[in-house]
Amino acid sequence: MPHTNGKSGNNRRKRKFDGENDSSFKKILREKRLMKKRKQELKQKEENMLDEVQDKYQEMLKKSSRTFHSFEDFPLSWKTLEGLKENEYVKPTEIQRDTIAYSLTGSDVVGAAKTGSGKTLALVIPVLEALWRAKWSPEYGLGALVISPTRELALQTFSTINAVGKHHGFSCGLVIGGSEVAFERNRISGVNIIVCTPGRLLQHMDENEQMNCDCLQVLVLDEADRMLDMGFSKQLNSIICNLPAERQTLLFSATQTRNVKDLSRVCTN
Ligand SMILES: Nc1ncnc2c1ncn2[C@@H]1O[C@H](COP(=O)(O)OP(=O)(O)OP(=O)(O)O)[C@@H](O)[C@H]1O
Repeated sequence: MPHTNGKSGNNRRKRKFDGENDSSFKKILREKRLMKKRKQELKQKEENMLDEVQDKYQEMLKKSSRTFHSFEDFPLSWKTLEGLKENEYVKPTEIQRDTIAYSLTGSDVVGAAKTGSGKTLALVIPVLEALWRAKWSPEYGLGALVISPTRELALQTFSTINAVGKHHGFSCGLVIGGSEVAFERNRISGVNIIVCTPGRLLQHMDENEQMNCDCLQVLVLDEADRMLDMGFSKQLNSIICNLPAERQTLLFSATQTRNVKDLSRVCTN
């Protein structure tokens, strides 16, 4: 049955455009057109920047890490640079200087980093840049996984991603023991970056059909030696088996024990 508003066809009142209505209608249309144009220009600008940044990668690799005195010396997206500036991060620490150049190009990196050396940013920056390079959209789902030994460390990384990655618009979720599994279960499918502890992540992988890692771009293992000392070896192996082989892996560890070397052999190329 056709939709009717209760008026017969002939009596239907036509909308009248007087001079004033007409010009405000035109104004709305003009603004809409302008907005569309601006959006297209921004998209094009972003594409050009992406090309420019990637063109500089090869040049970057030829330089010694000592020449990177400021984060602006790295080819980074304006979104990350702005986030760093707003959080007053200007000069990279040694671990940041030594690893970022490699991790930016998509290579696997095994970094030896003592506590307090600044490794949080050394892992956050490449994660944000990898998703930016892949033009990751919030609806693409999980793009990066950061596994930490403790809730406190996971929380610290989560906060840094949110602070430095503010302009990227990726969604970030914390999946740690001690919080409600049901709450995490319902939200997990829409998250772009998950920061987690190994036990809770594996629980979701085993029990939650919404947990989908098929498109994962980057895996980060933070404080790998500590995770192994805490007895997470089996869980880490099971998690790695559930991830796509085609991905980037960043592994940070304060010590390079035999077990850490074995783990890095399993998860890096
Ligand atoms: N480039 C930087 N410029 C200034 N401060 C920085 C920089 N990088 C990190 N920091 C600060 O240094 C402190 C230690 O950094 P971070 O927590 O990343 O170290 P970490 O190696 O992860 O240590 P932990 O294992 O204790 O967490 C933090 O307060 C952080 O904000």
